[in-house]
Amino acid sequence: MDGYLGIIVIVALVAILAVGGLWLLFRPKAKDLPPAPPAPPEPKAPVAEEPAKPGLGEQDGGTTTTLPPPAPPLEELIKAPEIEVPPPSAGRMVRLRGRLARSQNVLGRGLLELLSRDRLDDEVWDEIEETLITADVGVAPTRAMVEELRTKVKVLGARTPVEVRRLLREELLAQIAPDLDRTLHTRPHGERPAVVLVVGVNGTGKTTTSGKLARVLVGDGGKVVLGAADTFRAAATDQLQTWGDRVGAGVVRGPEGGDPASVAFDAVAKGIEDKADTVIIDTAGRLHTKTGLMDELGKVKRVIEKKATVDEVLLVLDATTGQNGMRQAQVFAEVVNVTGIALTKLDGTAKGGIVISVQRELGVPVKLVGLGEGPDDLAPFDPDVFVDALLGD
Ligand SMILES: Nc1nc2c(ncn2[C@@H]2O[C@H](COP(=O)(O)OP(=O)(O)OP(=O)(O)O)[C@@H](O)[C@H]2O)c(=O)[nH]1
Repeated sequence: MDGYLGIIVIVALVAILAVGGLWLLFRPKAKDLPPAPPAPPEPKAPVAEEPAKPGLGEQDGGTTTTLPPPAPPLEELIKAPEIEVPPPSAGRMVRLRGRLARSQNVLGRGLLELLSRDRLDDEVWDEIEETLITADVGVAPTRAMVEELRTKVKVLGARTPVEVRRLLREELLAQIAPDLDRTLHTRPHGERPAVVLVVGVNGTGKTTTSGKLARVLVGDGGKVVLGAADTFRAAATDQLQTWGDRVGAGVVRGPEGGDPASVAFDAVAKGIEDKADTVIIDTAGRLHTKTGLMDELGKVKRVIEKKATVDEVLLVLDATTGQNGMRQAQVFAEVVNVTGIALTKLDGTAKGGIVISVQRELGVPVKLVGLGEGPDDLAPFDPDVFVDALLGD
């Protein structure tokens, strides 16, 4: 019985080994397995937080993707505009004297030539008068000048070229009134900035002068805020923004067609907040009706005066427009209390005599002169340099 049991156990063992060996031989291979379900995609990190590196590929489901070149850093894209440091204004008119000498030859040199003639008869005096009138000196100042010159020439008798030059220089200077106070009031009052209101007819160079003046003041070490209260013309606002950006002056602007007084108010508020020295306000000053102009500028002024004082009302006048420009200037002078004149485009006209007539007719000094289109071509007016430029060295 025991013998049978041993045989059964051995047979069972052989059978188990045989089945195991067969299984090893015929077991299913890996390639026959069904594919594994795809893994859920990894959530992608936001680009800004994990910028891709140049040239790096990405393994994704067994395929290689080449990434586009990375965007440059944001700071490089939004480059801060370079702030310019304009030159100081002192001696600027001397440097720009050449511009006057070129355009004012007829007036200065013409008068010198006439006065140097041996015989000064009525015909020559008529020519002298005509030269002065043509140069926009104005009728009344011309008469006064001719009268004075006639008397002095009589007293002098024979004239050397040096004497003629001295005589004419004295007379022109007297007409320009060198003793007038031409100080531009741009210094702050304690916590409050000075306010300069720039008025004038469109196209005279008002916006350009506001921008150039900002450069003058920044060049002289001041801090400036510009108010684009010429809301009538969108381009004027953009123009002013560019001027401000170039020298790092803040620009306050309003919506196109918005209320100029509200822009002026905000500009003064910003000037106070930023501790600026000067706030320059470029106004629209449309001359459709005198009452309209009076209302607009009057409101701008009243609103500014809620926060500060208007220290300077600068009337911009285009020197090339002659008597027509003078008439428009008079309307402005009747509407606001003009405290100074900025005479632009003096480089492009032979009519420098307008300096004399405008001061006389408006009773206000020329404080600034525009002598070109360049950003630093606005100079504090210096009567001596002006007359010397007219007469040549
Ligand atoms: N040659 C010369 N050109 C000047 C001078 N001042 C201004 N201009 C030019 O005159 C043109 C008119 O100037 P703007 O400043 O746009 O005139 P605006 O009075 O502000 O005109 P609106 O913005 O319409 O009110 C521009 O081309 C200026 O470059 C100057 O002194 N000399």
